[in-house]
Amino acid sequence: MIELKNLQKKYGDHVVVQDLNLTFQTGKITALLGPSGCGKTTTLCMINRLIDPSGGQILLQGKDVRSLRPEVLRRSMGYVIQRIGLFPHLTIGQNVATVPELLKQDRTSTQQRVDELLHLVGLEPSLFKHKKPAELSGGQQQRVGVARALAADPPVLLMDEPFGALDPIAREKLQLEFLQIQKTLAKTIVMVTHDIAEAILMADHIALLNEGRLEQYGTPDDLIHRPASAFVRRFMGEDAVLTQLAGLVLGGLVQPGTSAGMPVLSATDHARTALSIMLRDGIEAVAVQEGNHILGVVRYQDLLHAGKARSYA
Ligand SMILES: Nc1ncnc2c1ncn2[C@@H]1O[C@H](COP(=O)(O)OP(=O)(O)OP(=O)(O)O)[C@@H](O)[C@H]1O
Repeated sequence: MIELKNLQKKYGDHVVVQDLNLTFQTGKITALLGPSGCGKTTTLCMINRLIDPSGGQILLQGKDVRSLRPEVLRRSMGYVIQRIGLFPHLTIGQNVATVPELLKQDRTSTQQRVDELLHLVGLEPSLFKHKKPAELSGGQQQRVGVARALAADPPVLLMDEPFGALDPIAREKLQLEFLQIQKTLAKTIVMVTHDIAEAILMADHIALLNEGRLEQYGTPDDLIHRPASAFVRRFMGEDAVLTQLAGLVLGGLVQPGTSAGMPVLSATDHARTALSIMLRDGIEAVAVQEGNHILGVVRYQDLLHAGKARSYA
């Protein structure tokens, strides 16, 4: 069990994590979810002491992580990051073996462990062990990253957007495979994601952060059906709207209006694309054109209504 107690991080006057109290349950997956810049990665990195907190405490099985020797802490916690961080000049086998060799296990048992781990993540050792990272696809490299994090058999895995660099199909495949692996390993997993669908699919519990504060901690079902605040309702709801907008194009939603200064999309572009741009850039509307002719605008509210109208149809 990992407990965060009144955890805080400041950079100068900028409080990026505020008085965070959270418990990550043993053997379960908890997703740290929230918009860009809300403090997810900072929180994760404070758990393994890559970042020092400005205040509060982190307890691992009741012990303050600051009292643990760095090598003990590292052995207890595997770490998987989006950009994988494989050593390019080492083979896949050597990459996975990095941790056991650091921990001075003997060569035969290290080799057995490497084969076991590559099997576990779906990479046939005889085919992959001697390759270099550059010879593997993004998804295969990500699997190696997971294998390496599991090498010392740590009870805890910290994962920062672990599937973020993959295309949607490869991502979903690896998410589902990872859930299968987790069924047998039952690690305590803390996973950073900004992808609501990923959090809903993978997490036993979600901690939704907003500007460094905890908005809600609960099961995915709690957050969707019993949102604790307007922010949670909106954040979780936007993805539902995205789902409901599937298949709609902007040409059918366009309204009259002035379009000066707005990003211009085509009448055949998807409504989901427009919503993603509005959410990403924090804007309320986009202009829609056909050929060289501006047809009008599509507003955020229009998209929400279109999504809702569809869900009730
Ligand atoms: N070393 C630093 N110095 C100053 N400010 C920082 C530093 N690292 C992070 N921040 C700020 O802290 C805030 C939280 O950053 P963090 O990386 O934890 O967010 P996040 O939720 O993981 O975002 P994203 O989903 O975009 O990765 C941001 O406003 C960021 O600009």
